[in-house]
Amino acid sequence: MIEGLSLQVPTLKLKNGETLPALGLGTWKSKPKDVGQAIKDAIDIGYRLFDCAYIYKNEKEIGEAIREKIKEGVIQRDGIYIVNKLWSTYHRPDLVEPALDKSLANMGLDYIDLYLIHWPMGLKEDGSEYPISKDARLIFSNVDYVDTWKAMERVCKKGKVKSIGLSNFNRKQIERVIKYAKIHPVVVQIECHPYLTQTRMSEFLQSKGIILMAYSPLGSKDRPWAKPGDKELLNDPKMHKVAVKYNKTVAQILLRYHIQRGHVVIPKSVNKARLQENFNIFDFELSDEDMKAINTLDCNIRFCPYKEASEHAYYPFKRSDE
Ligand SMILES: NC(=O)C1=CN([C@@H]2O[C@H](COP(=O)(O)OP(=O)(O)OC[C@H]3O[C@@H](n4cnc5c(N)ncnc54)[C@H](OP(=O)(O)O)[C@@H]3O)[C@@H](O)[C@H]2O)C=CC1
Ligand SMILES: O=C1CO[C@H](CO)[C@@H](O)[C@@H]1O
Repeated sequence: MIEGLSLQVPTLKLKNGETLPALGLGTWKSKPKDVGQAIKDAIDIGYRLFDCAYIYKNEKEIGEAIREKIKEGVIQRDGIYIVNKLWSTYHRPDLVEPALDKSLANMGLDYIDLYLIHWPMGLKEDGSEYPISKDARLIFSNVDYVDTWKAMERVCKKGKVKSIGLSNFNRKQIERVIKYAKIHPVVVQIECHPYLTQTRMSEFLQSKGIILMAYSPLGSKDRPWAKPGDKELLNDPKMHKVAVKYNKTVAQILLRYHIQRGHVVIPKSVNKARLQENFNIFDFELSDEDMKAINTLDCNIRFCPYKEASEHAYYPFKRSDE
């Protein structure tokens, strides 16, 4: 999979010829007041891929920090890779381009490298981001994600995004998009870590020439719905044992695990020391035996199940569809 050791971030080639770094920075839950500094620190450390989304409500601050670093001459626009995601209230085909335009304006950019449909389920277009009924339920829309995909293809053809992909889609849904696609999805972003190894999905995506981008790789301990007593990847005793063996931290093992599986991995941090720690994963290699041992931790735990939308016809995580 990876040949030899290199202290550089490896790059992966997409089906459409574009390349992207195998390690990037997540930005969900990064507060607007913190995210600018985190982006600047990350760029100084060497991060070049940034995973963003309209719904994270911090696009403006991320864009400002990136433009500042471009102005300083530290990076150029074509030397960084920006991922962004279409939110569920903009699935109606006529809303896709305006939604993208809004993200571009928020970030102060004229193109996005990779634009993903954030979830397969649409939500009612009522001007809010989480439309809620009087009985406190999410209000769904029935827009077919294939129609949304066709609108994604149109913005790609216009050059406003270089590549398009999916997030949180299950295998059947991905196959259905591929069946109707004129522009093939090049990346699928899903939750993936040793408690949810996604072994079959990873193999399926590889067979289709699609890159798996792994989210919540450290167990997303700052997710708003975390409860005391929830299992914590970073405190897993077996992971701790592997970390001691390699003289690395558990976080570094959790990230290296994806590099060796040929995934892109996008840990989130707003702390400079942890940004640096998460970047220092290119000077060692996990043995096949340890990779296998890590895979035995698989227990189907999802840190981001989005259960509020589980009644939607396109909810992706019904056991029978995966
Ligand atoms: N497409 C989708 O639906 C989703 C996409 N994502 C994307 O994936 C990214 C990463 O996933 P996310 O859910 O944020 O969670 P992560 O698994 O990346 O974990 C983030 C948490 O780990 C902490 N952390 C970071 N580095 C270390 C370290 N070395 N040691 C100990 N703790 C550490 C962070 O704190 P601190 O910041 O203080 O360092 C934060 O609390 C998101 O930010 C987002 O960009 C995530 C969920 C859903
Ligand atoms: O990326 C994400 C982070 O959190 C959101 C919830 O507010 C999720 O919908 C989404 O998957």
